[in-house]
Amino acid sequence: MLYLVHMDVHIPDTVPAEQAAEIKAREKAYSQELQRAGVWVHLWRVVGEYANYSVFDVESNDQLHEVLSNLPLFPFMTITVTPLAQHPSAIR
Ligand SMILES: O=C(O)C[C@H]1C=CC(=O)O1
Repeated sequence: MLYLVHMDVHIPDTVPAEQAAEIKAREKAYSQELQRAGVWVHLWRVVGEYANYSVFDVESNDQLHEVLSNLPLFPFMTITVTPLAQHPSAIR
């Protein structure tokens, strides 16, 4: 099952810079592990924003929820999920 996910990140100024850097490093490692596993299929930066559009390939809503809620930046994100279905005119 494919899902388009929009992640908007806001780390408050009250989080010390060192702690923010550590969370971002863990986020990077976790996201790259999921990309290597074929779960996080696309990861694109939104131009001019601390946000991304991603495509996830997972077995269920529950698996997607687990993956997203384990993101180190999860407490600092507003996430929007759009389930994707096959388009009848798509050739791939
Ligand atoms: O930078 C972001 O968009 C947030 C998040 C997604 C992957 C990652 O490494 O950080």
